[in-house]
Amino acid sequence: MKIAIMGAMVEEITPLLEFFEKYKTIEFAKNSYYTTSYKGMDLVIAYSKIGKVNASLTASTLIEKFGAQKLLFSGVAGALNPSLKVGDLLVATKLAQHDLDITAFGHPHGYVPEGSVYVETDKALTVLAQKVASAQNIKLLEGIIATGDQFICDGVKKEWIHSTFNADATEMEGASVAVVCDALNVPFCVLRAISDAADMDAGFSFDEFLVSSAKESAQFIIAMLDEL
Ligand SMILES: Nc1ncnc2c(CN3C[C@H](CSc4cnccn4)[C@@H](O)C3)c[nH]c12
Repeated sequence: MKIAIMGAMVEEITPLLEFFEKYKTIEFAKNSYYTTSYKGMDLVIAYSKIGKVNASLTASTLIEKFGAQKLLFSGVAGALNPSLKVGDLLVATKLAQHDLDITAFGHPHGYVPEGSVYVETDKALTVLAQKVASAQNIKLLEGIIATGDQFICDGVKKEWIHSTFNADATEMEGASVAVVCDALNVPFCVLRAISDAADMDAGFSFDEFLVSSAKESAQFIIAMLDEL
């Protein structure tokens, strides 16, 4: 079984590379892919760089070039749900693109013809994540993620995304990964640890908690590998 583990920023995969210690590096399409093995599984790890386009390229490459049969995304996110605090873990049940807008033609936000507003994640991986959370006595929220090519640091935008998509968190890559994995029939999950509240203080909070929250997410992903 070949498993891809993906992040967007180098800080989101550094805890993984440190854990696996030995890995090969393959350069492709202006990105680095790290291959290793773990408990009989082949792993390929990469960070896409920020944003939906970069995430789409990396997810596609992980599957089409490296043959990933499952894809686990690990990273951080901004909270939209007021019950989510810095360090809390969220596993996405479905994801939408909050900045996809052809409402001029009567379509809902996040929708384009022949598509859907939401892409659902793999239910078996969500169940597995909850099994790991229970075993480790970790609170893991299942929720909706809204993705867009914007760092959200404004209460008005935050509330619009929250209410329009009933989203619990926002980030800049997950829905792209969802579209790619769904189209290529690869089971995937998106796990995010909260780094900020997507409000006027988001930039400061993000800078303070990126590393610690990224580590929380990465450690949880490693625990999921033990159950795969
Ligand atoms: N409030 C928020 N809104 C949108 N996305 C997020 C995230 C998740 N990631 C972090 C990073 C922010 S941009 C970036 C650019 N330069 C340096 C660091 N981050 C981008 O990959 C999305 C955490 N909080 C978010």
